[in-house]
Parts: sequence; structure tokens; C-alpha cells
Amino acid sequence: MDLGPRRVAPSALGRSEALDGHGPSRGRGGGVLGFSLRSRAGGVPPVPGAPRPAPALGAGLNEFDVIRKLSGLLPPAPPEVLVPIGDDCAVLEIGGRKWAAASDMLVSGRHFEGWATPVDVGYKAVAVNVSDVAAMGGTPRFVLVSGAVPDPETALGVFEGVAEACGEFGVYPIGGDTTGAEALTVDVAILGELEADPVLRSGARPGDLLAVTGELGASAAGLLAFEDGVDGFGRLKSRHLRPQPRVEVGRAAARLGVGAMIDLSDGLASDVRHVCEKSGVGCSLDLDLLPVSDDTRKLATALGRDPLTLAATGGEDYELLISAPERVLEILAGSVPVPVTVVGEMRGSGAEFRRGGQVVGDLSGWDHFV
Ligand SMILES: Nc1ncnc2c1ncn2[C@@H]1O[C@H](COP(=O)(O)OP(=O)(O)O)[C@@H](O)[C@H]1O
Ligand SMILES: Cc1ncc(C[n+]2csc(CCOP(=O)(O)OP(=O)(O)O)c2C)c(N)n1
Ligand SMILES: [Mg+2]
Repeated sequence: MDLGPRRVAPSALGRSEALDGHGPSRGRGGGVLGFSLRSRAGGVPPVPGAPRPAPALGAGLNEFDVIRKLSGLLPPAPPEVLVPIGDDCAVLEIGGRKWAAASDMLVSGRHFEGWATPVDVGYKAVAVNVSDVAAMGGTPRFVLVSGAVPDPETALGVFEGVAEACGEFGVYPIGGDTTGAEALTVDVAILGELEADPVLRSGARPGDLLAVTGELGASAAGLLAFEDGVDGFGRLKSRHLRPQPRVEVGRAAARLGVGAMIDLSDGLASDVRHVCEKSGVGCSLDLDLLPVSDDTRKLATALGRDPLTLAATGGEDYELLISAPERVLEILAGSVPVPVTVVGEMRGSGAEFRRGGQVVGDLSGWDHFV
């Protein structure tokens, strides 16, 4: 295990400024709330006494508010549903076996631009779903792949990438759907098998340590390189286009009975809050402990970005965040070929990030509606 200067400061520290589990705006666009404020400021002044228009349903909600609200609309789950909406995968019991099920899609302009070929998009669409199964401790088995594509060549390119990823991760494609559209969208649904009990987001306990696999910030750095047209940095670009989900670590973690696990898609700063919220606990993370590679640091710095902030908020790492007692993490780190780095600890309440011993606020990851 990468123990570094590993023990984070004890929890006699100030509380986080973003305890609601979502953090502040990342300043991308105005969001739905921004639009309503703008239109009011520039529009016709309200007529005294006239009925006010009802606010649009969902106005001002962020991505996770939407998911919480739609979960509230669910009828009672049938008995086969062991874990409902709200974790990396749902868990179903079918034929005496436990299955993890999830879906994630990639949308042109939102998840990729022209730097990603259709083959890259197909590959990544499978990989990010495999990562959700890994986060439950499962073995990915089957995918359904649906493409909304501008032309037949794109459809076939996507499927080439799907086939490549399926071969690499031991997954079999059992169907999907193909339709025409202006811009490319690829949606993958996955089924994984669980040999051990699934690892949920809700099992973290105060006193557990928090560890991440692999490295953080490389994918976000690769994205910056594409966006800014930077030559070179092929490893970072590849980390962005071809994430390597941590299936073996996830399975080992489940066998060891770690407390909680989540895959890092939106960024550590956001994803750790999902674990806190679901577990009813808090956490303290030390940014100085984040595993950030030299090339990530070099590129981020060259582009005027802070490498540690990028690593905490950039997203699409597809590493695992694991909460477990220290001894369990030591055993895990000794049994997998990927670095497992302690970055903080769980505590009673509050989500706090520290750096150089000081509390830093305003850290949050990706949110599709902010
Ligand atoms: N439109 C939707 N309908 C039903 N469940 C959804 C929808 N969007 C997201 N979810 C569920 O909400 C939870 C959180 O979703 P998300 O943040 O996308 O998780 P992840 O990062 O693991 O993909 C998951 O359990 C997911 O299945
Ligand atoms: C063109 C472009 N802009 C921005 C990003 C960065 N980005 C898009 S989605 C995302 C977060 C992960 O995607 P999401 O759809 O939220 O996955 P999930 O959490 O559901 O697994 C990030 C960091 C990108 N990959 N491409
Ligand atoms: Mg998702």
C-alpha cells in the first residue's frame, strides 16, 4: 500500500463548506436556475396582482437532485430487487444467483468531441459500464448496446470498439438497438455476476480509511490536452479515451468485505460525497495524498491548472474509491497489482478537504445540470 505521509489530520477540524452533498456550481453556463434569473431580469416586469407562471418542473435541480426525485416516484420494489436505484448498480436475485445491473450513455458534445473516433466511443461506453460492475465487486458478463448514429459507418465503428472492449473485459454483447440521429449517442446496459455480497455505497463507518486505486486526474488532463490541441501526452489522452476499469480490485475488495465502494466517474470531490450521504457519515480527505502522475502534473501546470484540484474534481478516472478498516486495506493493497493509496478517512459528519494542513472549500466534480 502507498502509505506516504498517510495518516490524515484527526477530525477536530472545521466542517466543510459544502455539506449538502453537492457542492457549489462549477461555473459552467448558468444552469437552469441561471436561465430563469436571466429571463426575469431582462423580461417584462410582472403585473401587480397577475397570476405568476408556475415554476418549470425540475427548475434549479442538479443531476443528483433529479435522481433523488425520480427515486422518490418508485413503487415498492419486487422481492428480487435486492439493491434499488441509488448505487453504482442495482442488484437482482435471479435463479438463485445475484446480478448487478446498470447503464450509462455517452453523448456527442457532452462526453466526447471530434478527437474521439467512433471506435473510441464504443470502447469507452463499454468500459464505463464495466467500471460500475467493478464498483459492486462483480464480474461483468453481458451488455446490450444501443447507438443513435449519423451514418452506417459510424454504427460499425462503434461496434468495433464495443467488440474490442468486450473482448478485453470478458463481456458478451447480447443485443441492443440502432437508430439514426444527427449526433452520436451510445448507451450501454450491463449485467455482472456477484460471487460475494455486493459492496454498497452505504457501508462506510467512522474510523475507516479511504483509499483510491491507480491514479487521479490523468483522464481530465488528457481531455485538457485534446481541448487545447496540445501535441504529445499520448498516455493521458489514452487514459481519457480508453479507461481501464478496476474489475480485479473490485472483486478482491468484495471478497475481503470492505465497507463501501464507488467508482470515480464525476470526480473524487463529488463521488466521495455519495458515499458519505448513503452511509450517513462524513469524511476528511488530504489532497496532498492524491496519486497524481508526473505527466498529469506537468500538463496541468503548463496549462495553468492546479494538478491536485484537477485530480479531485476533473472526473472520468474510473478508479475505485474504497472505505475500509486500515488492516483490510493493507491486505487488499498487498494482493492486487494496482496501487492502493490512502487519501483520507471517514468520520462522524461533514465532508472536508485539506491541503497543506488547511481546509479548502468549493470542491465539486462533474454535474450535467450545473
Ligand atoms: N433516468 C434514470 N432512471 C432511473 N435510474 C437512474 C436514472 N438516472 C440515474 N439513475 C440511477 O441513479 C443512480 C446514480 O446514477 P449515476 O450518478 O449516473 O451513477 P453512476 O455514476 O454510478 O453511473 C444509479 O443507481 C442509476 O442507476
Ligand atoms: C466534450 C467533453 N466535455 C466534458 C467532458 C468531461 N465529462 C463529461 S461527463 C463527465 C462525468 C462522467 O459522466 P457521467 O455521464 O456523469 O457518468 P456517470 O457518473 O453516470 O457514470 C465528465 C468529467 C468530456 N468527457 N467531454
Ligand atoms: Mg450513470
